[in-house]
Amino acid sequence: MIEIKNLVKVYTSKKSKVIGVDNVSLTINHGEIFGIVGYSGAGKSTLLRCLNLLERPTSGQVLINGVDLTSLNEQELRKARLKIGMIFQHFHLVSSKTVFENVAFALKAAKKSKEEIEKRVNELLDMVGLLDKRDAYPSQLSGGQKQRVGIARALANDPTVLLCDEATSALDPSTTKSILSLLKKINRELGITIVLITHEMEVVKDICDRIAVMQDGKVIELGNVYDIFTNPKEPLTISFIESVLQFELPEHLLSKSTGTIVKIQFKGDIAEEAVVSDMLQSFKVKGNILHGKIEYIQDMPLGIFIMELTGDESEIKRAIDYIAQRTNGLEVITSAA
Ligand SMILES: Nc1ncnc2c1ncn2[C@@H]1O[C@H](COP(=O)(O)OP(=O)(O)OP(=O)(O)O)[C@@H](O)[C@H]1O
Repeated sequence: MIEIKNLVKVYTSKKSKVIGVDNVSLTINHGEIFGIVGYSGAGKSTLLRCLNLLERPTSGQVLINGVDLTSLNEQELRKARLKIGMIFQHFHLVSSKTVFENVAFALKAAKKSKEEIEKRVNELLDMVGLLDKRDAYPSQLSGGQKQRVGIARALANDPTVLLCDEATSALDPSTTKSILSLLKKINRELGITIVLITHEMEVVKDICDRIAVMQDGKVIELGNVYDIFTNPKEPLTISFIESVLQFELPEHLLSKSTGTIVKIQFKGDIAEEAVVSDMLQSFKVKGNILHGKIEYIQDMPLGIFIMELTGDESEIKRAIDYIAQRTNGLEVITSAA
């Protein structure tokens, strides 16, 4: 478990004082995948780097499995850091060393024997699917392969926590997917707690259990990913969610419409019920689906549909009331009345 208590990080120079993290308290549970989201400058990197004291907090505490890192001396901290792996956006591999040597480096730091290193590096490269690239140099690898080496290196000393600093931001969408599924596998099979920072909601949607949204150094919203996606509260969170669940209707469709356009949200089991066809059978209205999709978040469905309803005004109103009662949200975008 990671406990962050009243964490503050202020960068002070002769001319200015910048608050990177502004009094953040969070608990990240053992074995979860926790995402920290926010725009550039929100304080995500600073907060992440405080978790292994790459940045020393100005005040506050970071406890990992009950041990307060801020109270450790240099030697104790070095030892504690071996149990906190980290991967980076730009991989940070040593270009003059082979894949094997890059991973072995982390084990040498932990003073492992040559035999142990040989065995462990092979195990790790097998796990990340790169045994055949053992003797290659970083320049001979794709971005995704480089990140796999980064992951193998981060896991070398059996960490309990893996910190991911925009780990997929430099990768294309399909490579991102494969790295995210590797991280998910590591989390599920090895029970490692993963903390990742990202500005991409797609990443969060795919693998996180819970997220914190940051703005101006503060956590402004915190919760389970499904709850945040289905019921975001803060304007910034709403705009992040919209970036994934985009439903911009072309202007000509809106201006041409003679009916009432509604946006309907279905959560959980309701997404699989025949609410719309029941409504069309029960009321004298016509329904024309203009847009719609069902996303799966944490394996639970979230459906969003935009429909145009035409017919008698009072029937439309009754149909809308009916849908509103049976679903999780209904918004009238334009009304014919
Ligand atoms: N070493 C530093 N010296 C001075 N100010 C810093 C330093 N590092 C970060 N900051 C400032 O702290 C604030 C938070 O920055 P941080 O890098 O943590 O944000 P972020 O959300 O990770 O953004 P990005 O994704 O762009 O890195 C910003 O105002 C930034 O300018």
